[in-house]
Amino acid sequence: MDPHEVGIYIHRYITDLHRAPLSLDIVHMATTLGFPYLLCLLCLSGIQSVVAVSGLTRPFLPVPSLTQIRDILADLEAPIISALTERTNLATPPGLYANGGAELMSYMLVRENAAAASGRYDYGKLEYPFTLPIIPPDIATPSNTFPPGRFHEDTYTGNANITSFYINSLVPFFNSSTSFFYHLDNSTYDIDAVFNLDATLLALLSHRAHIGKIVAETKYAGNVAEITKFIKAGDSTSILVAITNTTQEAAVYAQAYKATSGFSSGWLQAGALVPTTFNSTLEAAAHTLFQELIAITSEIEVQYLLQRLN
Ligand SMILES: O=C(O)C(=O)C[C@]1(C(=O)O)C=C[C@@H](O)C=C1
Repeated sequence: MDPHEVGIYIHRYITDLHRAPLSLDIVHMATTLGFPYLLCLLCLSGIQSVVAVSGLTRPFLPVPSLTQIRDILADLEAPIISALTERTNLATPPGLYANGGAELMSYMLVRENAAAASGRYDYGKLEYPFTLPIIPPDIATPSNTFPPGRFHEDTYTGNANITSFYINSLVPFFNSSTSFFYHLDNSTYDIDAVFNLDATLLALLSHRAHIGKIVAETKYAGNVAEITKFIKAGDSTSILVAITNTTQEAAVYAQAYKATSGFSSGWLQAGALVPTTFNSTLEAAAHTLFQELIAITSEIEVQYLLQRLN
């Protein structure tokens, strides 16, 4: 066991209060970790109660049914398209996303530090920061084997893929020369407004994509034998095939299209001075976005399952 795994094990040990007989775990840890580490763990157990009151415990989180999760995903489409519509309406200063979006990431770091302090990225929230480390994963122990249907935290986040997709594929759609934040001084750019919407959109995309973890858990619970075989073989291609549902993907595109035309016709019917290409730009951006979002969600599902039996 490498030091990282030991760290994870220690964290798991002191934060999991839903435990079966302690003696069982002690025997297991002694054989797995060796006696020096065991001694260390026993010392740490003294602060278990402190951890408990500080809210670091990891509850048993059963996942909802696939139908319920898909409804949740569907309900997240309108907020995503709404933020996308607002962002498309803001002019982008040239070079704003240079160096892989370094300036945007600095902006987000400040927000994410505040968000982390308020517990936004805690266990089971399905919110993962772009600029901070994520919470340690779960590791099954003899007293908690994580039965199918119970959420299992893994180490994967799709946020690097989301950032890269956002900057390279989505930002080019944000080519409006005028801004819908009206400025009396005739200025065009409002960097804080732009980054604020970027951060909102990125967080929404990330949350939606990481719900893939519970989609994966539900699918695992519904097909334990086959998926376990693929996990044990490390066969990511077969896992991807097992979790893919093209009929559902078509439904997602249709819903996204409906939301997009609703938002764009709202702007047009209101007589807003949108550029003539506004409608088609928004539709193209939404299509690209959902295509990539499904791919990133699927990858999160695959990575989650690959670690499911850890
Ligand atoms: O609904 C599912 O079954 C999912 O896995 C989610 C999702 C999506 O991102 O919307 C991803 C992959 C599937 O091919 C279909 C849809």
